[in-house]
Amino acid sequence: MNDFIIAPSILSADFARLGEEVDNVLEAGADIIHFDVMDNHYVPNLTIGPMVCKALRKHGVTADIDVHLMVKPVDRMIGDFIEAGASIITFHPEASEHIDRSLQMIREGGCKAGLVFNPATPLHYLKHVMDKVDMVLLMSVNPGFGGQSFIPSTLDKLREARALIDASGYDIRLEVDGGVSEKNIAEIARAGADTFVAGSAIFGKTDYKMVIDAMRKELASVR
Ligand SMILES: O=C(CO)[C@@H](O)[C@H](O)COP(=O)(O)O
Repeated sequence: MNDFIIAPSILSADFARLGEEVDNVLEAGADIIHFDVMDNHYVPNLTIGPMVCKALRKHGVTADIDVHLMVKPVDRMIGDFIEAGASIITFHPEASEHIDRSLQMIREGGCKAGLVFNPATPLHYLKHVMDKVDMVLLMSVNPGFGGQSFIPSTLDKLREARALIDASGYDIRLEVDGGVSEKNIAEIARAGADTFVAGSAIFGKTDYKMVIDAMRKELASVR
């Protein structure tokens, strides 16, 4: 994997041509695919489930699929997504009754596990599970919809999360999601993120390669 990972969110893709959209964005230089699962209960929107993940694998997608569960409860969906071919599964701590158990279920299923923090959710949920987490995802918008503006206080939270991760000594990726574009990606990377979800900034343009190249150019100025 690259040091910096670009993860297009297919929430902003054309769902009528999803396989083709995923092929195109990977060909344009994306590293992994970000897959948003919303249940109209934990978040006010309804999207896609394990059948679509399975269909992407059947279509021939071999890149990592980074499944962000915005569902409550989470545990049943974990098994279904492991079976459907997910590579990484992240969930919101406040949506699980037993955070440690949910993380273990994900790893035991052969996937990487992560916790997701909404803008107002404190990072203290991490304290006792650092050894069971492969990814920390900070939402830089309130979850539910693409196309929202980046919440600036996320930069301080990223610095806080980066310090916790570095102090832990574990190999944990720090992902950010919401309002990320080629205009702010360098500043976000400087605050400590290494994995960048971008939906509308990529799928809202016709030339995906141009946007991803522009993001990489910005990131090259950081490290
Ligand atoms: O999970 C979510 C929103 O809940 C995100 O993954 C969005 O899909 C990001 O979209 P942009 O803000 O990049 O348009």
